Amino acid sequence: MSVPPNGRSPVLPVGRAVTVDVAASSANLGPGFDAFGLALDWRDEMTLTVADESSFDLTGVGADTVPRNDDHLVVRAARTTLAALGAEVPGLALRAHNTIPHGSGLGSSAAAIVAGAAAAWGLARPGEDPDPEWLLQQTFAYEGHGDNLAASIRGGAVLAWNGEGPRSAALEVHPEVAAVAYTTELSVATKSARGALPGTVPHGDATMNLGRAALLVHALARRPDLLLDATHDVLHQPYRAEMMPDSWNLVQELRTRGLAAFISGAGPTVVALGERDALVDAPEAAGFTRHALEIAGEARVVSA
Ligand SMILES: Nc1ncnc2c1ncn2[C@@H]1O[C@H](COP(=O)(O)OP(=O)(O)O)[C@@H](O)[C@H]1O
Ligand SMILES: N[C@@H](CCOP(=O)(O)O)C(=O)O
Repeated sequence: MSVPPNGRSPVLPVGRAVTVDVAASSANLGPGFDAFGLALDWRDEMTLTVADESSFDLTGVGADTVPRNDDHLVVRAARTTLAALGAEVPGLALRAHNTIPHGSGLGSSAAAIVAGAAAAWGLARPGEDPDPEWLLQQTFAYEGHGDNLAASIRGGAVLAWNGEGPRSAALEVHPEVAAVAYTTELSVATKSARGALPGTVPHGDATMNLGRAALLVHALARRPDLLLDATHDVLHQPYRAEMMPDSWNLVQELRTRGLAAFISGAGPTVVALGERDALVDAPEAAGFTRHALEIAGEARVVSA
């Protein structure tokens, strides 16, 4: 994980600011548990300014619930990343407008962590493009979900894996592929959804998911018509179904109609992928709000 030093003074000037916007992400995409991630064009935007004292100006999702102190996820990630880059600040003023729902399976925590780390990079290395693999390694300590983190960092579709550390690679996505997300008021903490998973799985189930995950790489890039088969999963969604029965029923209903639907991340949002024209027929669902979404690009960092 080598990026520092850049030879400049470690103390950043008060008033230096960056604006970042970071996309939501859908992890797993059916069979690729903890491996596949897809950035969806639903963004949180924030400005981080070097200041004499810390302050918080928060609007949108979570404004009344997230901490307004150094425990705030964006600020924590920013501070750790600044330290890793050898930069020092007296305080940080955060202005954020959040739209990504929390605890919905759309990677809000990963987006917040990536936003903090990317903003820190922008403050410490103005004008330099962030190194995506360094950012992944830096943010992985906060949330061990490389699938969400890499998608928010790189944009598009990604594969994440662990070697000697967290790694990721960008995947090709067919230009006609888009998504529909069905959100619900229910909130499920990722930690509890992970607790619902068994310690071991049958060999046949593992074999099934392996084949479908491999097919998914091809279906995403070249054959969107194969996405329904390619998003079939038996390794995690059935075990989590009890925690989100309405979402699981919706997945079945959409799949019966031929739509490549799955639980997004740890749920309870449901996402269906497909060719843009085919998704126009994705039905409304009682108890859910339907959102047509494009695949998003990388985390953007702009000096303010
Ligand atoms: N923009 C944000 N700013 C501060 N904290 C955030 C932000 N987004 C998410 N979080 C924190 O992450 C939590 C949700 O994380 P998690 O349960 O992993 O669900 P998700 O699937 O949305 O990532 C929120 O309750 C909040 O504490
Ligand atoms: N692979 C993880 C992804 C969690 O995603 P989130 O958006 O629900 O935080 C899992 O399925 O647990």
